[in-house]
Amino acid sequence: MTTSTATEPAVVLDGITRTYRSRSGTVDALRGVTHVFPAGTFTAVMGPSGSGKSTLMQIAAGLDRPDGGGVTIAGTPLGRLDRTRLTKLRRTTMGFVFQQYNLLDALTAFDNVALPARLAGQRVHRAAVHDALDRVGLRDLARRRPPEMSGGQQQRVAIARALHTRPAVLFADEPTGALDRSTGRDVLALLRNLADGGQTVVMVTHDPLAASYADAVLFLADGLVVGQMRHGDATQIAARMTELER
Ligand SMILES: Nc1ncnc2c1ncn2[C@@H]1O[C@H](COP(=O)(O)OP(=O)(O)OP(=O)(O)O)[C@@H](O)[C@H]1O
Repeated sequence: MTTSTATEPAVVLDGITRTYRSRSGTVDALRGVTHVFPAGTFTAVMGPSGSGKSTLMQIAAGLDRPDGGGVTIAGTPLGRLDRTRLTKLRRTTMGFVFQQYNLLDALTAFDNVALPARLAGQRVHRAAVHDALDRVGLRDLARRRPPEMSGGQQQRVAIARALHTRPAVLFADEPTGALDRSTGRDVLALLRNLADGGQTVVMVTHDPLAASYADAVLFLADGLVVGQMRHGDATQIAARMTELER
């Protein structure tokens, strides 16, 4: 069991800096980001295009290394891990959900959920797969293949796949970006529900309505945290975004 305890933050970002260097020059994508994501909370990360959201997500998830500062996930500092141990930690403590569901059409929902664990050489417990499908409300669709499902159902399978290993934190990058509004709302309600049940969710989004499902919104601009809003509604969040985009 890798779920963090109630007292231990799920993710700690401590003074994160990241500079991209290329032939065309350098970009300071993150210029000193410090933030604690408490366990069992749902946080939306917002900010204008180029503000550093994707970079933050990649670094928080150990997919990229910061130039300065450190990331701690469920009590483990990532900076001290070599690549193999980092990959292992990522598989066991983090789940990922993207805009495109990245499911395999030839496999049933059950096998899509089980696949990452199988690829990692782990023993797959049927009950755990069914439990993950149950948590996203797809208990009865375990034998369906993605082409026989709606976009919202496919995204639920992707969320079940991310939850299967009972990760300490679920990272979601525009999870409703490819869904219509009403289906998107179902997926957001599901993420809300998971957080209410103790799962930590970190979601990057451009959509103020999506962000309004979170407990808190973290606003980035120009590589820095420029504010937070707790329990904001979509109108308040949109107004803050308009200010930042000016
Ligand atoms: N691989 C890279 N090489 C060089 N610069 C990069 C690279 N990736 C991102 N950047 C730059 O770093 C800054 C932050 O980018 P990032 O993708 O994190 O922003 P974002 O807030 O996710 O943007 P968007 O909302 O448009 O997806 C931008 O100025 C971007 O151009």
